[in-house]
Amino acid sequence: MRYAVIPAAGLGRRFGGKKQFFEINGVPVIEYTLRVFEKSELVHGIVLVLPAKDLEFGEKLKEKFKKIKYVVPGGEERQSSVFKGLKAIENEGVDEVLIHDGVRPLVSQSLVRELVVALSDYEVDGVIPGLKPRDTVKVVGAPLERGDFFVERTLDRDKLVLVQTPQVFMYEVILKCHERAVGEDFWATDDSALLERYGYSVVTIPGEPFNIKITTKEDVKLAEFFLSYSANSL
Ligand SMILES: Nc1ccn([C@@H]2O[C@H](COP(=O)(O)OP(=O)(O)OP(=O)(O)O)[C@@H](O)[C@H]2O)c(=O)n1
Ligand SMILES: C[C@](O)(CO)[C@H](O)COP(=O)(O)O
Repeated sequence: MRYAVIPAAGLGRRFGGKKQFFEINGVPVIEYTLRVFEKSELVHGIVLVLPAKDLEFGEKLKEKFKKIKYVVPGGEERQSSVFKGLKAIENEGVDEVLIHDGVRPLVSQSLVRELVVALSDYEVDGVIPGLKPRDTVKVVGAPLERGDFFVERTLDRDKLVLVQTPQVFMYEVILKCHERAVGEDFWATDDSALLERYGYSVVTIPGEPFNIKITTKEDVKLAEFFLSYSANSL
């Protein structure tokens, strides 16, 4: 059995508000995201993680998205929200879990499928989507007064990947990694970093350029444009 855990409990500080509820063409961002997992025959249940104050909204979403089995309150950090989502399905007999940012509404059915297939083909513990950087990437030093930086060095971009979600994992492995990370007070910006830390295998496959994370207000314009060409807007 395969579940999707959708962390959507952030406060959207860089956006200026809870962007998961921001409406694009009259539909909240989180609904575009949920549509993809609701429609996917590869997903058997969904755990939606929301800010504690918005659980009622989550309960209403259950009427529209029948695969939502749990709506749980998030934590302070993305990582703690995901952990709470994972814990909610501890007794569901889940084998694999897709973890996907609620604010990436442009994820495609084909990416979900490719991740799931790769997890089984490679027989690894996790598979994540990533894009090769197209630009040159620099390491910078201390910030200057105006927010600019001195450049320190250039990275070998052939060894770099810009990582997206969904990330798919063997459920028992990712749950164990989250438990260990909490115990060690180790915090990461994505879930696969926990597998790397504890020596589990992770493979990256090509992500999708349109699969953007809505982080700031500028991203809404991009999302509007991409959604007008996407199956998610149907
Ligand atoms: N405590 C948190 C923080 C983030 N997220 C979720 O993780 C995803 C990616 O996080 P991000 O883009 O950083 O969202 P915010 O935390 O809301 O934004 P910011 O960092 O600007 O406050 C989002 O779907 C967000 O809702 C979460 O579930 N719980
Ligand atoms: C998980 C993630 O989307 C992968 O790129 C990203 O790390 C989330 O980062 P954020 O700082 O929570 O926006």
